[in-house]
Amino acid sequence: MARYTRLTEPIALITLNNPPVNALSSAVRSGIVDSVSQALKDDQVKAVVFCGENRMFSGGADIKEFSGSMSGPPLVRMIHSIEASEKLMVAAIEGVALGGGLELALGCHYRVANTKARLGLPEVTLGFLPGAGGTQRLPRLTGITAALELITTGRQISAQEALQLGIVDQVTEGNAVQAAMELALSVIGQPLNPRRLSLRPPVWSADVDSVCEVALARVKQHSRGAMAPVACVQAVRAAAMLPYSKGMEKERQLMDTLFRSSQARALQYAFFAQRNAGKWSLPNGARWNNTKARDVQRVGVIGLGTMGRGIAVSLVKAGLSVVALESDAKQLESGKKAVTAMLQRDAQRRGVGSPLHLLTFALSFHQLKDVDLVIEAVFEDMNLKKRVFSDLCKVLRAGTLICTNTSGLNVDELAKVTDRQHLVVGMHFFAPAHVMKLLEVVYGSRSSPEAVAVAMALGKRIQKVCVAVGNCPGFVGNRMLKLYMDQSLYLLEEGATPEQVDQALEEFGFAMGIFKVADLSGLDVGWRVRKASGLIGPDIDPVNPSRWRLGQRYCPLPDMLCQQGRFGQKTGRGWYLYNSPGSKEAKPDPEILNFLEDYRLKYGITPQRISSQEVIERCAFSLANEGFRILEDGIAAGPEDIDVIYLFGYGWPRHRGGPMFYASQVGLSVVLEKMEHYHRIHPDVPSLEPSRLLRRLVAEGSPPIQQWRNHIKNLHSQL
Ligand SMILES: CC/C=C\C=C\CC(=O)SCCNC(=O)CCNC(=O)[C@H](O)C(C)(C)COP(=O)(O)OP(=O)(O)OC[C@H]1O[C@@H](n2cnc3c(N)ncnc32)[C@H](O)[C@@H]1OP(=O)(O)O
Repeated sequence: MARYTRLTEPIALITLNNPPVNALSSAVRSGIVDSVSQALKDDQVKAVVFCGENRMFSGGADIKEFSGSMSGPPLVRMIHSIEASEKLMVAAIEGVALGGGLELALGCHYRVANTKARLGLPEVTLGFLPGAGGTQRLPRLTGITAALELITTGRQISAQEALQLGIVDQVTEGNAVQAAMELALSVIGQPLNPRRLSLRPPVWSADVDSVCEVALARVKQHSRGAMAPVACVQAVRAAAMLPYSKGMEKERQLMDTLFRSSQARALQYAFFAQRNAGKWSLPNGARWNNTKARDVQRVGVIGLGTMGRGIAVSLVKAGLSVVALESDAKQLESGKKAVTAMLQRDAQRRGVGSPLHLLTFALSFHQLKDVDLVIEAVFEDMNLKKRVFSDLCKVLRAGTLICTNTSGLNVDELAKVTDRQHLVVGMHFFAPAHVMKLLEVVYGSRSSPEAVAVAMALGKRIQKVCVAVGNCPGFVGNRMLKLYMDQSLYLLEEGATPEQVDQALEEFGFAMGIFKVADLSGLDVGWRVRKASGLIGPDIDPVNPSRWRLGQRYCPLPDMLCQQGRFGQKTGRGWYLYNSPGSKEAKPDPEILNFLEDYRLKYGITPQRISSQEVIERCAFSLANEGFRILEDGIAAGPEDIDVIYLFGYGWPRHRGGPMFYASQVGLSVVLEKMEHYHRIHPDVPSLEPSRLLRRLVAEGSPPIQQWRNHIKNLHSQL
């Protein structure tokens, strides 16, 4: 786990060996302690160089160990004894030095990095702080301002930036171990005390308080209730005010609180859930590791509206050739302008050459004849998409995949009009598609495992977080969103205001409340979908619209807003008021309050006082309840996939793990009891009825979320 090699020079090499990222597991730490003591005992050894196997220094502490009882040599003590050692210690950083990996390097007396290495203290993203001296040593190297920024954001930096900040002493284009050995040979014998960061005084300066105040205000605004960034500021402040030993005491106290917090558990769960999502599996047994994805080089994108533009940009940025198709010259020209500008801006920002040579704009389907895969991104209309699909089959090669960017239409129905149902999958991008990380890859009943593998691999290549999901209206994300939206609307009918609901959701941690999001997306989008689905039709009285449709409670409020031309930000009025059409600052609108009062009067609804707790329970538990139904139906493979979808596509606060994780934290029996309670009060809302799987899990003793997959398997095997 740590290999000790005695080199011919007076140098010993300690190689961390725990693939794939050389995490500092208990065994690795034991190996390091043993190796260091071996080096200290050997009189011939004057210096020790630390490196990682496979040119990867270390991804930090082993996160898997955090959920168990920690054993082995503590990281803090180990790093302290490395720093205190009378022999020279040098870190040779290649690949990454993250978290405890960088803290280990900071305990060394010198640091050398390869130009391609990346360094950072990402602990804040896992719900705690760099608790192995990172909050005290880093500021002593970089000063308070840079340390605050790095530690509170967890941002990874390049070796070059690390050199500028003084974090590394040397950057090399060549082998970092070789460079570290040469550096060691050149400084052996020089005094080590000036190199021991813990011996440096606090990094106090007259503006420390104001710098920390500014940092605190920034993290409070961005963190939306996350505790770790706030604690990071407090710990770094201690490095400015206190001697090292007292600063370490503060670091330890803060770490103790964070380490045990439910937020840390949620963030660590999210870390692994994100990585597990790539390990997809289909109900027929096909999996990521038994299905080969063939290579894709040329992709056709059909439709250059908002979605098509973002998709084309993502593909080109990843180095794929793209043929972008529109139906008429005017739309093609406007799409071309937009895509070109987006790509040029991005290239400029990143200081790289423009990739425009990868793009071809086309008006004829024939220009798609050589592509490996097509992503159709035309308007969300089944008949239009069907026409496009059958036209495509006339020109595409036999093996070309056809993917549809749809937010919820039936992938099987679309596949049926093609000559290749096995090569049809859904690729549900989220707007703006070049920014949003989530991609739902939707397999239909006939989609082949290879087609799913290709779509998942392509998504990964364009840096999306991909989740494979089954085919049902709305797939996973939008199927759940509908119930969340329904509950928010019912809360308005029952007495809440849009601001009240949004405030409760934002206090919970959402970046934006649901009504602000609706205004941003445009209320007309859902209106069109409801018209197409038959929920709104000529038989509905526009003045006194029915609150009962297709056999259940229906809230006509959004339709009534649309009838007034209130489409949200784009018209300057929606659930909120905006200074002008297109402006972003949402202000409460007294007209809406009057409108809601009139509405309640008209329908004889006595307004109730709605608490924030009720808002969260009805919204979040409804999401989770539908998530359980999705698991029952086999539409998602596990609760982690659902949570990843909500974290990356719907702004669910990461420190709350996702709706399924949240339900597991609150306690499944509490969720069940609340759903039963709300269903009793609102029997006209069938979705409030607790799902079968929720009941079953509670009956089986509320197992931890990691075990739900087994219970779901049992459920399916008995169907
Ligand atoms: C008192 C002091 C107590 C605690 C101190 C803690 C300090 C810390 O060090 S906390 C950990 C800080 N480190 C991180 O947050 C880094 C997390 N990892 C990453 O950012 C990335 O994995 C990466 C290292 C940049 C590599 O990225 P990539 O090449 O894209 O591979 P991945 O798919 O992300 O990871 C591959 C594989 O490794 C597992 N893994 C990664 N890091 C860790 C880790 N630190 N501990 C345990 N496991 C790790 C990851 O889950 C993947 O596993 P698979 O099984 O292959 O999915």
